[in-house]
Amino acid sequence: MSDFRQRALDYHAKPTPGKISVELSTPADSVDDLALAYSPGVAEPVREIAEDPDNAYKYTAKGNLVAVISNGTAILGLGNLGPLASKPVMEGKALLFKRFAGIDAIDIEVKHRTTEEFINTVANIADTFGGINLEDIKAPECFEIEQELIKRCKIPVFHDDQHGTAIVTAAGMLNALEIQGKNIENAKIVCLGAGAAAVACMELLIKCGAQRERIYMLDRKGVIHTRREDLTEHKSLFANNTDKRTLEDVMDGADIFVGVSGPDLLPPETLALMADNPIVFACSNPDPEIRPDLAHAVRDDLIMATGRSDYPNQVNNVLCFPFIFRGALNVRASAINDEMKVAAVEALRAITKEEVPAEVLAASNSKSLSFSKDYIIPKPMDPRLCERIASAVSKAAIDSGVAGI
Ligand SMILES: O=C([O-])CC(=O)C(=O)O
Ligand SMILES: [Mg+2]
Repeated sequence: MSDFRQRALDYHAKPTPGKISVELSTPADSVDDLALAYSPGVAEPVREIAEDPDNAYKYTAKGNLVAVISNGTAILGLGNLGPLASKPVMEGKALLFKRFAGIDAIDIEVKHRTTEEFINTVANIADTFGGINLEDIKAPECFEIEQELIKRCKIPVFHDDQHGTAIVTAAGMLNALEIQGKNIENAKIVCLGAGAAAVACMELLIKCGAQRERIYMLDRKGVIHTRREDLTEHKSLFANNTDKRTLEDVMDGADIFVGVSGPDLLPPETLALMADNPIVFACSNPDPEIRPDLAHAVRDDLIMATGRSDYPNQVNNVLCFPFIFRGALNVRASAINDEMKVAAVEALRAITKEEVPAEVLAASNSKSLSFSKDYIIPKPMDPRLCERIASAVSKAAIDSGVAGI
């Protein structure tokens, strides 16, 4: 067994199995403590909440509690491995919520037959939480699931793989374009993958100025074009009126490659076909569409990002979901809307251009980091992220009328 594989398994097995636990936030030592915490004292907040549901924010953990919910149908770039196998990832998201934003998060893995059954399960437990982070749910069901839950729940529901990934991608992409001296309006964009992250990333890039006609999206069958008859509703939004059919056809002269598909799907010869000063975001996790060392060997003029923390430029939704929820929970927002997403993009972009604190340099084993080809997006352990993104998101929630306090 490789050393890294064993270390990863040991990390999850020891000192106790898993990565999260529950801690008490009040004293529970004396008989008096127990009388307050439980019977008879607990009856008092029960009555208060029965009278006014908003009191749940005052007397329970609800307001700082997020559910990370998956059915395991699209676990990272690994595929449909079922709900239980997704548990380490969902516990991992809970770890990141707590570590980076002080949010208590609990993972919930749902076994279900129909999409409706999944939606009902989540809708029926939603009031327990201050927010719901949907994770690793495959397309196209994820679109209906998110839309329906947004309608049915009074708390923010956010499909991280769509919008978290899109927000970080847009921030990194706009910064990378600035460094490469290109503008998004003229960029020829190739998106390998047509799932949740692909659709959301391209829609957000379009909101930021990209031209829909200049986007070529590919699924397992090749380029999504107007003469295909097998397209789902979401794929057909990206059907391009083109006679190009393969990845090679569309990579010829492309400025941007976004990979949200699977490991090693971008051959180096195909990367070589891109325009001068290209931008390659190979974001499949854990293994990117092309390894950075291979990509750099083919092109010395590129900006390269992956979803991993062991290479420069980690374009991963961890840079978004803890902080956007922090901002939403702080003002008890009823939703996470486009205004809040754009505020997160702008905050991420701005932080990248500022001087990096010494503690971030130490934590990332770097002597220096400044806005450049190898630093287009902040590091996840940057303590400025929480405060800056959360306050920008809270302000956007207030300005757009979805804040509850
Ligand atoms: O977990 C990660 O590293 C990013 C993510 O959401 C995914 O790949 O599905
Ligand atoms: Mg995910």
